[in-house]
Amino acid sequence: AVPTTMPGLMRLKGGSSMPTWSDNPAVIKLREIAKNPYDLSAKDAISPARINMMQASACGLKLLYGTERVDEATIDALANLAKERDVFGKMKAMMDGEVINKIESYESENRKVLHTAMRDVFDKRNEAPAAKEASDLEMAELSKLKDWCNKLDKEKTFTDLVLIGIGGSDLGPRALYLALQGYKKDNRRVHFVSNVDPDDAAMVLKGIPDLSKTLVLVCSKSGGTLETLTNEQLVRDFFVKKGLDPKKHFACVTGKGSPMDNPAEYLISFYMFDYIGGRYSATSMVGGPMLAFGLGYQNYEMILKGAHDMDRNAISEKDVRKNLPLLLALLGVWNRNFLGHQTLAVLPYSQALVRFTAHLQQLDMESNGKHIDREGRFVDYATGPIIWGEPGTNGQHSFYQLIHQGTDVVPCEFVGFTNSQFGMDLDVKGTTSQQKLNSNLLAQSLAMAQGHITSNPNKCFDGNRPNCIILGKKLDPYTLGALLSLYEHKVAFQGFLWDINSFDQEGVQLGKVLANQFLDIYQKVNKGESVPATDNLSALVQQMP
Ligand SMILES: O=P(O)(O)OC[C@H]1O[C@](O)(CO)[C@@H](O)[C@@H]1O
Repeated sequence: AVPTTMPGLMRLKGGSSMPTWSDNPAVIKLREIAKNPYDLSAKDAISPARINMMQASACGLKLLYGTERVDEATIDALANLAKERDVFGKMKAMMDGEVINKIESYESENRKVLHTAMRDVFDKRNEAPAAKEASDLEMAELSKLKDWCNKLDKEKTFTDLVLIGIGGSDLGPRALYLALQGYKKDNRRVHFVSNVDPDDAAMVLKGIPDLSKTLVLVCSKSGGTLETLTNEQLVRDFFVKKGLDPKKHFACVTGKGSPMDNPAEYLISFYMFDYIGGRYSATSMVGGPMLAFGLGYQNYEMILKGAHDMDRNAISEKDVRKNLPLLLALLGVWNRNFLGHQTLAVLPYSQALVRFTAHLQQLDMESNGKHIDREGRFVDYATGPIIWGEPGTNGQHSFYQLIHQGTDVVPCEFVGFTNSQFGMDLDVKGTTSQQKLNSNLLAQSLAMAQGHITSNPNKCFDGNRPNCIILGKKLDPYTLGALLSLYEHKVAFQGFLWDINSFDQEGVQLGKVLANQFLDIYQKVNKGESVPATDNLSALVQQMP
């Protein structure tokens, strides 16, 4: 349990427009229900009627939640919680471009949060002035991108692209690119360099077939991230050593006015804006140029369309039983705050989603790993869970033992598709590989929920291990866009429920400051100056073998 007052810290402020968590009638009701939650392991607890009823669909995705520890009364109470915490008011404020990335009365980013405007470029656009201005700006970037793609297609000068970026400038775009290999353009390859470990860049550069046909896309919203700037220099140096002019190969994506906003240094510069958070930037120009290069502009547009349609579901569908992101968010809050589970495994039964959970780790944990509310008060309830996972069935042969019989309960979200992406499948012993994959997904979900009791304790499965399943027909660009947006809004809704600011990331700053202090010490060492171990930092540096 999270302590009411964090050790060594004081409650800083009082007086909030939002009732405190424990005072919310829905919280009181949910705590009561949680004393005796729905028993999935009871005989006939999971019936065909329950499976049919506990599902919701939107944008080609279906959410099955009959294997969560909820009944209709629980869902009603969760719906009340959503109302009491005003999640739709907050979502509208976000999509309309109100300044919601802030902590009241304290120094904070004070920004709008408008990633939804990046894909609000189709019909029925949001006419709120800030949202409209943002989507107009993005339409200009998209038209620049489309022209650039046409030019690249015509000239056929480049076959490979190296994306240099880290965090939000790498994880989401990389996860999407890897997820759509069945839609890759012929004779195009994308490579990624993110870690400041020099072996990362070295390995990628070694694998490039023809450097003279290679574009480098440097991607950094701030234009000041140590890892990205260092890797850019390293790769520029490599081009120069191979007799190539970096100006003919390097393009960039950055924030307007950032230190990297220097068009003379690049073939072309694309822009993102301060109201696009890194982890929400996959559908801005952070993802656009790389995805359009590797998959084609039309496929990138389909990703945007899927994401946009899910945005509409999140804001327009007021029935929680039909609003996929809100339903997923509420089930997560039920597991986290009322059943007390600390982690969440996201388990895609799709090899294409191999980096999707890694993207969700940043999206969810950087957004909701917060210990104060929007008014600067330390919270006395749990916020974001620890996110982890690997594609099935590989995970089954690794960590599922703990999920089934360990002493901690790990709620799971399974993701699966009826059809494979490449359509290269074979009937072996009467079933296809895809059916074998999906049989495993369904089996795991049911085994976790209902369990199996025998007289041999070693072979006992308690059951009541909550999980849900997200299903689609096929992982195509539209469906992937919808899935991305589903999770973005799940995270935002949870932040709204907890009344925290899901859009800043102050928690990563302290480590960055200390790393720079260590770099000062390394500089002295490199200059041959002595570094006596008179402080912790120098003492630690001297421990390096
Ligand atoms: O795009 P940038 O400015 O290089 O930042 C990269 C990443 O660094 C972070 O600020 C965290 O270190 C992320 O939020 C962000 O996605």
